[in-house]
Amino acid sequence: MVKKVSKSVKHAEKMQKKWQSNQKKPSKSNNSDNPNRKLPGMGEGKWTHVRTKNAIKRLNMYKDKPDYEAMRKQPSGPSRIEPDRKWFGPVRTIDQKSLERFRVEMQQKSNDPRHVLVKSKKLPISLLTDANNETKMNILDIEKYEETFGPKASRKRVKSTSYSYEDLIQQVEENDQKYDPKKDQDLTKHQMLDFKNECRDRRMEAGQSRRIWEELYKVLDASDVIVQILDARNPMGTRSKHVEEHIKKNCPYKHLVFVMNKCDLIPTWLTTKWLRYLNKEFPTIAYHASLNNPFGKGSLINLLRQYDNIHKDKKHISVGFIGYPNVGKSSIINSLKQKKVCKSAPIPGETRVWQYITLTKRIYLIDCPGVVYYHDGRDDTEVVLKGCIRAEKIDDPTFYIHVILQKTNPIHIKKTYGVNEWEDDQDFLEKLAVKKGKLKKGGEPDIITVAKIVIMDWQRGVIPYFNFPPDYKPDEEMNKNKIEASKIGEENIDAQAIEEVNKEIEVKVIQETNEQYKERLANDINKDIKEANDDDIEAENGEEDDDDEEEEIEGEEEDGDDDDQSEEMKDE
Ligand SMILES: Nc1nc2c(ncn2[C@@H]2O[C@H](COP(=O)(O)OP(=O)(O)OP(=O)(O)O)[C@@H](O)[C@H]2O)c(=O)[nH]1
Repeated sequence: MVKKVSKSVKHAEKMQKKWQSNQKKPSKSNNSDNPNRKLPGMGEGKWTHVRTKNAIKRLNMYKDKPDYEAMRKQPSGPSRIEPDRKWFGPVRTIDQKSLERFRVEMQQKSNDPRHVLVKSKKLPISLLTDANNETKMNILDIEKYEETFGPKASRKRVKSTSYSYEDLIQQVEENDQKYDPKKDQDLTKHQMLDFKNECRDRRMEAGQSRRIWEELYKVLDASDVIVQILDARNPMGTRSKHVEEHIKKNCPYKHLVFVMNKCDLIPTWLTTKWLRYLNKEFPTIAYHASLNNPFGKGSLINLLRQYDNIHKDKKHISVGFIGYPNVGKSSIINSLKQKKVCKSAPIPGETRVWQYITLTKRIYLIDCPGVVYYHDGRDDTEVVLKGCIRAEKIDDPTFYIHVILQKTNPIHIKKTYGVNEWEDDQDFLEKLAVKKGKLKKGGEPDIITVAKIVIMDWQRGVIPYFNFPPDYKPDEEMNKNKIEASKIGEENIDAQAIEEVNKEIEVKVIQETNEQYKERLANDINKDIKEANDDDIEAENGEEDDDDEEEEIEGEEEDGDDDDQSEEMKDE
């Protein structure tokens, strides 16, 4: 066998030599096995049927078949291949100190609504998130193994009064005889619920059907940027915490922006206050949707362009417009397009299904039907005042007049309707009906019709009304701004003042380059060293420590991998 093996090795060596000699000296023969042969007139179209150089090489290769038999008989000993990290792809390393620094920076940036982390998929996010914040239920931390699973386990056994099928049936029969429906609390609860459902005014549930919610989630899924439209008169009331939390939790890579529409209906000073307040949470832009004279359009388009810049890898970005019914989603899209592409009307629920509109080649807009969100349980008055339900559909419109009169400054009521004094809401409606000539047969004032008119005026902004930001103290500036508050309307928007605030909050994409990050990191480190040195000098025994630290930092500077990580973190 040893003989046979040596024979095959010799054969292999011989073949290799032959091949090498063939490689060195190109044969001059015109044999069809010679890939380098030159036939007269070759390359001039004469020799079209001859084998190509590659075909000859391939056929020659088949001739030199390996000696499988010999290979099979070769003794094979155990072999060990040294593992190499390169096998597992482009692995980067980062030392603990740099990772910690990076983690802190990441945390700060990602909490800021005006910073966007691009290419986050390239980062090992699980490494960067603080492990301490993730609570894991570990039963063995609470109970010892012996107490949980061992012989001393103190877990309670399930108590059962019947251990056989017959016993069980007997017990059920006994209980059935004892049952008294009058004492059944569950039954009375169910009956109450049924009664409540029967009493419910279905019309008050506009903008909440399953279909509308499905439309909303379709838009949320399809959008890269979500624009939540708020009514400037009541921004907090028309905000949806539910949607904001959903985006934060399930799709943090989507960008949420606020647009405060109808800012022509509130005074300018209040608009700037609201902008400053809302901007702490999300980028906010003040807007007035109008086809001929829009306001805030430039800032909004600018913002969308910046988000588009971040997503250069995508073919286009989709921008979903969501919000309460009647806040002006369709009107904003129309004003951006400068033509009527979406149906808009002074009645809620005009948009019924989502709709795609092309703003530019790279920016698509999606109009979504208005959705009503309940903040703290259902409140029909809020639904009516936020304009989510059409005034003509309200069964008892006089019920809501009391709240309207309470919330509005009497000066505005007098100015709008010419009714100077009233005792209560009933009296107000009667006086208004007489003034407007809305009388029934026999001269009785038609208060229902007049109440519907007042609600409609409230919803359309004819009656001036606004809310203050939660951090605003009315006493300070109320008096100063009282006169201004009475002048509300498109022509009274102080464009310059609002534009200045709008500009303040524009999202700017600042892409920190690798070099810049390196420089910043080096500066930080130098600062740290200096501080440490100063401390040591104070302590008068710090020379050794200094050396240690310097060594450590030198190592850090040599290691450029942490900088590779930083490449991915670009700030906006
Ligand atoms: N004063 C004022 N009215 C506005 C503004 N934007 C929209 N409106 C009015 O608000 C009403 C509702 O506008 P739409 O665009 O239909 O509102 P929507 O959010 O699409 O409503 P749905 O279709 O119910 O979802 C219309 O009468 C608009 O004229 C604004 O900036 N100022």
